[in-house]
Amino acid sequence: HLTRVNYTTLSPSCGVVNRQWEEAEMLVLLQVMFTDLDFLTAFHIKLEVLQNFLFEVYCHYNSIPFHNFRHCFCVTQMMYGLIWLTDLRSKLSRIDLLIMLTSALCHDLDHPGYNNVYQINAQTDLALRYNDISPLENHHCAVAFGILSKPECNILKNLTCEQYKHIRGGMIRCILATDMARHNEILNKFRIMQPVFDFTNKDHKEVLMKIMVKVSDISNEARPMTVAEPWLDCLLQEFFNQSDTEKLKGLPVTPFMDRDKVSKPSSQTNFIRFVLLPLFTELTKLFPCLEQHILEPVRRALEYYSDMERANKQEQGTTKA
Ligand SMILES: COc1ccc(NC(=O)[C@H](C)Nc2nc3c(cnn3-c3ccccc3C)c(=O)[nH]2)cc1
Ligand SMILES: [Zn+2]
Repeated sequence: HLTRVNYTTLSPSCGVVNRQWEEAEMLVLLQVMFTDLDFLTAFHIKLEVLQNFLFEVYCHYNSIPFHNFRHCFCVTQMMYGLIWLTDLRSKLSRIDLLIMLTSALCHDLDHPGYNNVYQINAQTDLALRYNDISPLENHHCAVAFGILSKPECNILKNLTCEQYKHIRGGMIRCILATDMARHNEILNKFRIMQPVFDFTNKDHKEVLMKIMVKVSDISNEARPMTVAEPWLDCLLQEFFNQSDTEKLKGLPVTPFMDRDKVSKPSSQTNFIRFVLLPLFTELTKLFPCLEQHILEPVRRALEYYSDMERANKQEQGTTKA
C-alpha cells in the first residue's frame, strides 16, 4: 500500500527524480485511503460528501512551514500504512479504524504555527477559550466537528446515534492525545497494557488508538531521509518564527526553539533517543512486523544525525583552535 509520499517522475534526461505530491494529488490519495478501507460502503458515505469533507479539511489547514496540509497528508498516510501493516482490520472494528484515520486527518486543523506554550504565555483567544487546557488540540477538534456540522461535508450523517457518539468520543480522545505535554502519561499507560494487551478490552483499545495517532503524528524520521530531513527544516522554521515573536513580545523563549541556541542535529538526536525510540519500541513489541518499517529507519536516522553532530563538533573544534 501507499508507503511513499513522493512521486517519481521521468525527468527529460530520463533519470529518476523525486518531486512532492501536488495538493490535488494528495486529496485524491486521501479519498483512495477512505474508499480502500471500505468506509464508504460500511458507513453509507456518498463519494461527493467525502470529497466535500476532504476539500473543507484541506481549506482549513494554514500555509505555514510545518503544520500544513502536507503534514496532515503524511500523518494520515502513515496511519493508513500502519493499519495495513499491523492488520488492524482483523483486530479492531471498522468504526475504530474510521476514528483513527479521521483523527489523523483532522488532528492539526487550523494550526496557527504557534504552540500551546505560546498560546498560554501570550494569553491568546484560544488559551482564553480553552482555559489553558490543550488549547490547540481542543481547537483542532472543534474545527473538525464544525466542518462535520455542514450537511454537504458530513461523512457521519448516515450513522446511527450510537455510532455517531462512539466516533465523536473517539475522535475527541485521539485528537486531544496529540498534545505532546501528555506524551509520558499516554506512553506509560500503554507500557503497562502492552505485555497483557487485550483487543476486547475497551480501555486497552482506547490507549492503542491514541498511540497510533501519536506515532503517525511524529513519524517523519521513519521515512526516507530525503523526505524526513526537509520536514525537520520546516519544523525548525516554524519554531524559530515563534521564538522570534516571543523575543519581540518579551515572552519566555523555549530553548529548543531558539535559533541562537538550537543545533539541528543535537536536538534531533535527543528527540529520537528520548521520544521516538521509546514510543516506537513499545508499539513494535505489540506488532513485531513494524521493526523493519518504523524502528530500523529511525535507528538509521539516529546514526545520520549523530554523525552530523560529531562532524559539526569537529568543525567547531578546528575553527575554535
Ligand atoms: C515532550 O514534548 C516535546 C518533545 C520534543 C519536541 N520537539 C523536539 O524535541 C525537536 C524540536 N524535534 C522534533 N519535534 C518533532 C518532530 C516531529 N514532530 N515534532 C513535533 C512537532 C511539534 C510539536 C511537538 C513535536 C514533538 C521531530 O522529528 N523532531 C517538542 C515537544
Ligand atoms: Zn501534527
